[in-house]
Amino acid sequence: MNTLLDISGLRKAYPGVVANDDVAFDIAPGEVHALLGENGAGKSTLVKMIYGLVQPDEGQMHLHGRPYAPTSPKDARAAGVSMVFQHFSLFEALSVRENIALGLDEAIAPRVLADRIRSVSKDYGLPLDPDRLIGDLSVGERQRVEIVRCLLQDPRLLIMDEPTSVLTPQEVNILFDTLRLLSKRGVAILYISHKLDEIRVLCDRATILRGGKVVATCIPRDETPRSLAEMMIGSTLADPPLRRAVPGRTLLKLTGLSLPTHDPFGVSLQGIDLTLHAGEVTGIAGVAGNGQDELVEVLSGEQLVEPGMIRLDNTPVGGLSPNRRRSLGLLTAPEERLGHAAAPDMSLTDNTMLTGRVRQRLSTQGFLKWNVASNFARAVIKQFDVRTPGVDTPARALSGGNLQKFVIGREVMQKPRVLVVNQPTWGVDAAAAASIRQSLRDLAAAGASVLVISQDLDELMEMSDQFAVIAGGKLSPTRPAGSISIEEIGRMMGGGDAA
Ligand SMILES: Nc1ncnc2c1ncn2[C@@H]1O[C@H](COP(=O)(O)OP(=O)(O)OP(=O)(O)O)[C@@H](O)[C@H]1O
Repeated sequence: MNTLLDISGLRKAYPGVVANDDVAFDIAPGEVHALLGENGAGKSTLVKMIYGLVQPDEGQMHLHGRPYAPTSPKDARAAGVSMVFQHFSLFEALSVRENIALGLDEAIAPRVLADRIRSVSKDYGLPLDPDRLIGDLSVGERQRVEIVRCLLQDPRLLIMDEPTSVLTPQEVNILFDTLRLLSKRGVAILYISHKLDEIRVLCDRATILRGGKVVATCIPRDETPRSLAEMMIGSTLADPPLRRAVPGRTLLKLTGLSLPTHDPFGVSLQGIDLTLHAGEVTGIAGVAGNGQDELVEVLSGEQLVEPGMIRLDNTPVGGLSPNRRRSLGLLTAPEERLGHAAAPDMSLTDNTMLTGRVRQRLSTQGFLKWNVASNFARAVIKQFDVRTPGVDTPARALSGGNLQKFVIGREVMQKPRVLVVNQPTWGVDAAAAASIRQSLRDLAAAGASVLVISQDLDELMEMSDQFAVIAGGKLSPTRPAGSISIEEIGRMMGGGDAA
């Protein structure tokens, strides 16, 4: 077989963890190759070495048969390797063209660049206007900016890290068409995703990592999602039944909840009505950037509104601080794990102080009780199977999925009466995602009310008792689960019509 990239004996160790151990695999031109593995298996570390962000301790890479050892992403791009990250680094106040210009390694005259953007985006079926401001674009369109930026450099290998987690079902189809076209033209694609169904539809081969080692290579089309997941975890999967409870009394009520935004690219919340009951999971679907972050901020108390717009057990809480709300039992886990949900440079113990201080009694008379905090952190790690050397590890050293498990576990274990979670399983592997969903359902079954905001429609369909769609800062009326199809929700999300 004709080989584009060939890797052998690659090793990378961090303090206390061997992230990649004797990793070998290869990719052919035009091949769509999946990289699979549970959280912390070493996928990001491997692609970071291929993209020149991290240097291996041992091992070799060959590109087109020649030794390849990039010491920076610029090196990698010059050799024909590009990467689209999960989180985009775009400036909202600049245009598409200006953003792309900033990311290119060579200077191109503005008009020439605009023409090239138009022609690449037309050629690959990724509609994009070079003059529009990033702040006015949907998340799917922003991703196109990143992809077009890569394509302008004519890559031979395109690395994509969880590209579909921010897209509507319709946008996923557009992206897959583009990736298939690229593959037909000989561009190889290295594709990281936890969505096993998508991998079976899209990818020619898969390399599976476990504990930093390659444990299997397979043709995903010949496997089932379950057999793929079992290869990842190295044992058979049990099917925990999801417990459903009968909805109880009203715990949280939003009435005419409105908040004008002062951010030119923010979304104003407009007259949101919503009732959450004890024992119930409520799902909110929506394309990112339609008011989800604003809603979470208003519910957490980072943004205050008129007291009566939010009632917890009939007590007006719209004007209360985050800590007051926490003490009453209204807890939130925001989407952005590094920086918002967790402080990157602080240890896991320190991070329990961020949200657990009040309910876990981690301080008395102004003194912080570190031993209680580290016991709590240890309990979260154990119950939520967070893979980390220990409670003193800084949050930024955890793999994305493991930090997510920690952040959700930290809130669930505080026994909230109402828990609001934004994208609870983003970046979390299939087995861990199932256990996070189960823990949220268990919380509801024990009498709490859980509000799940997510772009993953399958997740919402699986978990929710009732759900609604947020679009343009307005929330649709809630509908019982089972009364609406995924296609219908997808259209409501994409069309901006939430009524
Ligand atoms: N900068 C770092 N410092 C210390 N440890 C790290 C660092 N980066 C990664 N690790 C550790 O290396 C291991 C592999 O992490 P990596 O991010 O490659 O996993 P992953 O498969 O991409 O996981 P996920 O699916 O959760 O993103 C993990 O145990 C992680 O904690």
